[in-house]
Amino acid sequence: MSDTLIPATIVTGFLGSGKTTLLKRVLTEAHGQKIAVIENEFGEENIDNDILVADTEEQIIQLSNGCVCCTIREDLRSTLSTLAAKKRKSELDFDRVVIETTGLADPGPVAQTFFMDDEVAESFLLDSILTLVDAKHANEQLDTRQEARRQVGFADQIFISKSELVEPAALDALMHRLKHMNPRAPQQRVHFGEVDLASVFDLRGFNLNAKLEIDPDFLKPEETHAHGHKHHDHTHCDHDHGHCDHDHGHEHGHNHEHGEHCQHPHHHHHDDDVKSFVFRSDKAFNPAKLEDFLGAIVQVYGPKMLRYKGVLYMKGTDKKVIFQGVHQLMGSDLGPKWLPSEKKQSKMVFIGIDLPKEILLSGLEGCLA
Ligand SMILES: Nc1nc2c(ncn2[C@@H]2O[C@H](COP(=O)(O)OP(=O)(O)OP(=O)(O)O)[C@@H](O)[C@H]2O)c(=O)[nH]1
Repeated sequence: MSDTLIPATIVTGFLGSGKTTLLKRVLTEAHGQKIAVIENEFGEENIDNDILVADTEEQIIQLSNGCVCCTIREDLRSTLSTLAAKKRKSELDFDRVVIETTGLADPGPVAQTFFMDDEVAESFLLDSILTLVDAKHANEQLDTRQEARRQVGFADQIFISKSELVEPAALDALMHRLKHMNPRAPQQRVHFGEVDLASVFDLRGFNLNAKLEIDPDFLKPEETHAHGHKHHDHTHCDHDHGHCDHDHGHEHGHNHEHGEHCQHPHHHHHDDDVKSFVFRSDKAFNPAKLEDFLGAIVQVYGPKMLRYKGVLYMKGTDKKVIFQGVHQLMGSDLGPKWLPSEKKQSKMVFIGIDLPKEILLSGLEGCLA
């Protein structure tokens, strides 16, 4: 079924991080693929709901906007359904959609459009969220802008631009910082948007899959780079989670690792409000308890839960249970059977804003059979 869905990719990243550069590059390289681009430029005047199709090989769609958080969803929704309708009627021909968000946007509402709206969900499949991070300016942006932190939290894949402008040690420290914010997203350097298409499209970052690769070292205590401060501390609560109360959301996929770095003596401590943690257990979950617990948790913390995902060992089935969510929206599915050679265990990762890690971890413990 999903073969008939049009894949969509969201490209996000703070102002000047290289989104357009990457996209241009991809558009020129994507031979054989017709890509519809939806540009969501902040502050742009042109309010034409009706799509403006440029006269090039790719169709470029300019989407107007206002407050991104509040209005884009409607604009995007109608743009996407118009696109799908035109494709159905063979008035427009394209294979996939790329949405470039403004650098100031929270990608949450954009991604949620793909789940919340039936018409959109019937035609499109959110493939992944790609986040560009400017190596030169990221630290400051992450320190001062919550949108920048959220963009990292939502990423399925992180591309680091301008890495040639910084020292290797600084790049390393940045990668480390990003990884603590989002351990699931692989990080890759890009030089002026030069990337292999395979690392941009069909990542299936949002699909349920039975893999959840997280660096085992990620869980290790942080002595190696501590100077007294802890990295994950959840003691502060004053960062709010959101201007508009719509939420933002999604989930996804894979994570790989970068074997390269492990100890960062030069590491510096950021008290990022976007943080992640992992739950692991070799004991099976009691499905009813888990459902109740998670249901309650998302009621309370949903707005702060950017993305969460897990491969679960569940009592009563010999299959893996794959679960994931985006803010309040949560879903699960049966995956493949556990192999006899495989160790049955649950792994879950939570990425969010000031999430109450201890409450979540002990609550999950309480759901074990
Ligand atoms: N040195 C260096 N500059 C880069 C790299 N990638 C992009 N740039 C430059 O960074 C500037 C911003 O790039 P854009 O692609 O316009 O960034 P953007 O994210 O689309 O910017 P906004 O639309 O303002 O959010 C441009 O001058 C690019 O040429 C890189 O890898 N290295």
